[in-house]
Amino acid sequence: MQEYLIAPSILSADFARLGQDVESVLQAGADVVHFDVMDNHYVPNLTFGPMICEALRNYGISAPIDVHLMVEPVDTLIGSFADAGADMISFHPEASRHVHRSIQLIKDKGCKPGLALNPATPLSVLDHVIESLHHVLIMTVNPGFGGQAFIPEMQDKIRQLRTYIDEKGLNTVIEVDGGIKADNIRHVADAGATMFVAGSAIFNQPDYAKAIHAFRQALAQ
Ligand SMILES: O=C(CO)[C@@H](O)[C@H](O)COP(=O)(O)O
Repeated sequence: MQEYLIAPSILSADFARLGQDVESVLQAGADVVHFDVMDNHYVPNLTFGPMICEALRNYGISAPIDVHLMVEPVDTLIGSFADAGADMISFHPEASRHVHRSIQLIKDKGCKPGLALNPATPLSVLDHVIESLHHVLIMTVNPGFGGQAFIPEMQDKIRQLRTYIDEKGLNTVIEVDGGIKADNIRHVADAGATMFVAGSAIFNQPDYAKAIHAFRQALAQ
């Protein structure tokens, strides 16, 4: 049976009580903590850095932490996030001068590398590097903010990526991020994604367990 991972984006969490909020969402059934790093340069918003990642680890969060770097440059932050407790690290190819080198840096630090593709970034950026990647993060909104609507054209992009990965005989994880809700997650899974980032659809709900259960129910159909 297909394993699906639910990764709440802490961009929509309560920053004033972040440790407790992350603990609650994991107790509610989430698999992975999605950690959105924004620098007000690569994207027009500013969030948090490796100190907050380390603070979550020190608080006792043991679930995998999936760091999504929306920063430029990339390489200077890879080591800090790996040391702070990241398990997965993705970055945008436009933000690295040497994509293969950045991937290698992530691997050298013992983390799982991913490339994050904006809606307008073609899948061809994966040529020559896909074999080195653990995951591809398909942005289904433009990066920078939570609470945006899923861009419908991304459905076909995910489908094309599934074909590309399968034809190469790889098991690269397809992660999707942006506008994921209980009423579209099944379609996105049908297109080929297996890891789902969701911020507002989980953290903006009064009952996290109910929100995650709705995702799992939709995925089980
Ligand atoms: O990386 C981003 C935005 O840049 C995402 O992780 C969003 O935070 C997802 O939020 P929702 O669309 O699920 O509210």
